[in-house]
Amino acid sequence: MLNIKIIGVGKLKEKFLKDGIAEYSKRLSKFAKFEIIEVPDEKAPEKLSAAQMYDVMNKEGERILSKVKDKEYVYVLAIKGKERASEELAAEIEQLALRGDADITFIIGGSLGTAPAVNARANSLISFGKFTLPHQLMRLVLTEQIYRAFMINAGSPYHK
Ligand SMILES: C[S@@+](CC[C@H](N)C(=O)[O-])C[C@H]1O[C@@H](n2cnc3c(N)ncnc32)[C@H](O)[C@@H]1O
Repeated sequence: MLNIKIIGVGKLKEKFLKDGIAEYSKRLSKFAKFEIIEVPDEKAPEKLSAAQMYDVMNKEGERILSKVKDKEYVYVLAIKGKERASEELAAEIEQLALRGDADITFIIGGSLGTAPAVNARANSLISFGKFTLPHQLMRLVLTEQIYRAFMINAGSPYHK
């Protein structure tokens, strides 16, 4: 079984997000060992200078990277990353499994995005398009897309 991990910043606040993620996590658990790791967000005032923003991203980045092991294949979610179709992500996951990469990690940045050091650790940057999604909602959307990838690979009619 593959080990799929999402690393996100901050605790989920909204019940509807928690419920949605719990549902897809339950479904996913039939296909993979799935876990979500939350690292603390860096408390910061509303208005930040560029240097302060960089500092927040770097601190959150260090926390994220402390949860990533060398053997993990890492996707970092980034608006400017590479877009792919659901079928393409499914095929990538299948290929990773075939070549023995059993540990696949997805990283979602905090409200300011991901630090350069986090992007540098990525094996691949993955974009969900040009829209900016709130990072907590991104967690739900990503969990569904990972579940969808497994359904595609299983030939399930879930994916139309
Ligand atoms: C609110 S966004 C950060 C916005 C920040 N200005 C930036 O450009 O990264 C928080 C996180 O959600 C994820 N995210 C949001 N929208 C995304 C998209 N369209 N594609 C991929 N990741 C996205 C990224 O991991 C990002 O670091």
